[in-house]
Amino acid sequence: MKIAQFQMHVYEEKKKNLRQLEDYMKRIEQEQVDMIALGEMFNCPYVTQKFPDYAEKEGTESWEICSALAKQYHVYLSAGSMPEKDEAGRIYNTAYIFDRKGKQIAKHRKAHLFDIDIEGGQYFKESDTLTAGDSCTVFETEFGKMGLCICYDLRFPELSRMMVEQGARVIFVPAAFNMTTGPAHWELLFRSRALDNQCFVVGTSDARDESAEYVSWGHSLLVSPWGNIIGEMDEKEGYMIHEIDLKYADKVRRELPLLNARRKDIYREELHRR
Ligand SMILES: NC(=O)CC(=O)C(=O)O
Repeated sequence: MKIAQFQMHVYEEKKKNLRQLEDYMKRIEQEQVDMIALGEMFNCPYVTQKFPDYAEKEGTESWEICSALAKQYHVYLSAGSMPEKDEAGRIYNTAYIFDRKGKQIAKHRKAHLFDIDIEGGQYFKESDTLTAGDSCTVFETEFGKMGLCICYDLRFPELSRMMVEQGARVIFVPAAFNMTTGPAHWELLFRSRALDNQCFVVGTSDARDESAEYVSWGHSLLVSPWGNIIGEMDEKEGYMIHEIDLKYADKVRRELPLLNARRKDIYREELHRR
């Protein structure tokens, strides 16, 4: 399975972001990739107060363009995330997956909202404008089952573990760490989730823009079930392409059978309460 990760610049103008996606897809057409992954909020600046203005209902402009591009280029598209508005006017940070025919086969609303306040570092409060989703998302492809979550969700190991329990051997993570948490945790976190779940983890960021209100760390990466970094970008815009074999996850799980060796019988809080 050949995966392309697009680490794109995020422009103020939504249509420019969508045109950029089309340009990138055109640029790699000859590579015949199977799946393309985008970063968190790829069509909208990562600024809490802007999410309501950019939010769209499922099935409208950004969604339609992503679906049409997936169909036109005959690829699976992990359409990053984008602000989504529901019927009641609530806004979510939502990731969609489209198949080669442009059909939506998965949807994940960020379940853990990114509310942090680090002294001398990054402040962010998604809950000012966003509502949290409440699902664990896996989807079926011709290559096998995969999971999907968004950025901060990956910090909560229970969610990835549930995807893996449901059969995922790859987890897609549209993300946008920042200049405080990026250098401290980005690689460590992606490698940890890959290692403890013995699966591929595909982390795709937006490119760094020093003039933006929220400065993304960049460094899109792809980690193997052994915990190795197969590929990692720097902070600049561009793309990378890698080929993975999902059977490698089975091999690692067979040789180092962590998932089978778990002691679920003792991981029960009530047994250890004093
Ligand atoms: N952007 C996020 O949701 C998360 C993040 O930047 C971090 O966990 O650090």
